[in-house]
Amino acid sequence: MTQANSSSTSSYPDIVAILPAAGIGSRMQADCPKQYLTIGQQTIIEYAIYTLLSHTAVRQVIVALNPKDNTFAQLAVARDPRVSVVVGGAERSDSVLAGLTRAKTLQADWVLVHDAARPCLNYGDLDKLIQSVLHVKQGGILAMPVRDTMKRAVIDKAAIANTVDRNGLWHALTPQMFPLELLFECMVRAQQEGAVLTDEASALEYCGFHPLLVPGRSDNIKVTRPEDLALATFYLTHQ
Ligand SMILES: Nc1ccn([C@@H]2O[C@H](COP(=O)(O)OP(=O)(O)OP(=O)(O)O)[C@@H](O)[C@H]2O)c(=O)n1
Ligand SMILES: C[C@](O)(CO)[C@H](O)COP(=O)(O)O
Repeated sequence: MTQANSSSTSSYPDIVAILPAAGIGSRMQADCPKQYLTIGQQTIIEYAIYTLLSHTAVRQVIVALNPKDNTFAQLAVARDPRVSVVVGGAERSDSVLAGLTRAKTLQADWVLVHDAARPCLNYGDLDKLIQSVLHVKQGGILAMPVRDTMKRAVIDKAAIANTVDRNGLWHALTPQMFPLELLFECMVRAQQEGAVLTDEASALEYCGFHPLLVPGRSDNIKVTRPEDLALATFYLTHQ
């Protein structure tokens, strides 16, 4: 397993961002994939991309699209020379792996994965993640400590089985940032061995690493259900 070399000759890391955007947004129940819903003058995906590109350490954004996507190419952001596209896969992890395969050809040191469905990413949080993780070989993620009492349900019933101790429980957010080669190797091994990967840190954990938890803002929501659009709109118009 490649031990990442987090040292970088430049003062800033050389980062390529991967934006998994090949989902169909079924839970959103919208008439288009949720990443193309508009808030003000931009689509959700454009907010995510422009925030990533606003950081000088992010060299390029690789967008993993659904094979049937004919919307992205119509957006102005698609013509930005720092943006390229790959074909995503059946699962989010397949889409991320497609992006990683492209990123390897760019020979970047670091890769940062951010959901296209998270338009409210704050620049300060992005910079905090980059600055924090730059010195941690096993990478790290933006995350938020759990605030509510957590319950585990009785299997297949809307009834409480037990209360889960919330101490030490965090919501995983994105971006998630790792040494490129390390993330690629961990994701390939985890997938080959049948691990379920709902985020990139899961692959590192599967391979025995302990990525850093970087406290992030609670307004970095993933637009998932219909009611999330109004909340994202509020956050984006009140930043
Ligand atoms: N095969 C997939 C599935 C999801 N994603 C992306 O991963 C991010 C987070 O996934 P999620 O919120 O689950 O999006 P969807 O899969 O589109 O939503 P749903 O599960 O409601 O269909 C989104 O930006 C989505 O486009 C992806 O690139 N490839
Ligand atoms: C990556 C993620 O946003 C971290 O919380 C989450 O795992 C994505 O899950 P989804 O089911 O693909 O939305």
